[in-house]
Amino acid sequence: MAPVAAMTALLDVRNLTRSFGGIKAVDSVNFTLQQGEIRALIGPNGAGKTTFVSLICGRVPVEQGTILFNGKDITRLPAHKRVRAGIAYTFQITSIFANLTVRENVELAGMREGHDGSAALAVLKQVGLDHLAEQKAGDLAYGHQRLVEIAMGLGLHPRLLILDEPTQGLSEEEVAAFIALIREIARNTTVLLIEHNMHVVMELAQRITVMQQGRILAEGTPEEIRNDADVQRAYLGA
Ligand SMILES: Nc1ncnc2c1ncn2[C@@H]1O[C@H](COP(=O)(O)OP(=O)(O)OP(=O)(O)O)[C@@H](O)[C@H]1O
Repeated sequence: MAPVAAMTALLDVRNLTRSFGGIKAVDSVNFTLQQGEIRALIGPNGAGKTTFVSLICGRVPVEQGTILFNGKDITRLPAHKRVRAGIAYTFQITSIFANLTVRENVELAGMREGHDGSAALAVLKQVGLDHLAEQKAGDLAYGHQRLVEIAMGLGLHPRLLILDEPTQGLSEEEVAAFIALIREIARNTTVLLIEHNMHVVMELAQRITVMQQGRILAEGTPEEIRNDADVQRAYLGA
């Protein structure tokens, strides 16, 4: 039988470490994402999830370890160059300009990275906000503002979209729409999702990575993670 060609991982993180004072927020983490995956990153508060994705997108400098994106070493690359390489990150805390329109926010996010902004409307259509394009972003309901953030990330046409607690504060209906949206996005984009809502995690993720105290406690399919005794102790039972 012919050997199957080894797939180059989209993201390959080796031995990644970052401390704050005496605390190892991320401690010797190895992590691989394949192209086209939807991966959920879960774990208790303070586990290191936000620090981990901040290292990947360049908001926090790496102390030790390497990050390969699409086979290229990006460990020391500044954040804006990582965006250009195809990594988009939407923040936990709302990052939109309240006085600009929805369309202007998406255009601005794209322009900062050298896009012309012409795709803004298409992206807004994808997230279901095209009818609100000319509204002031600050006047939108909270759930819609979260969608604007996702549109701002998508406007960068990333290969990897990182979402940090995107469903926080959304209504049940909005969460259902979000799940459908991510499935749609994942047809062309790899998605890494920090998420506390276990329903969303189990619905969306092909694989789940569980962090605890800066380390990876477990990794597997939703079923494997659901049945993992360590995970139940550390997280699900809590
Ligand atoms: N800028 C910082 N300065 C000092 N300590 C920090 C900083 N950022 C994170 N930490 C610490 O690193 C650890 C990991 O925090 P992090 O925010 O990455 O966890 P998390 O898993 O994202 O938590 P949550 O689910 O609450 O967002 C915590 O102990 C936190 O207090």
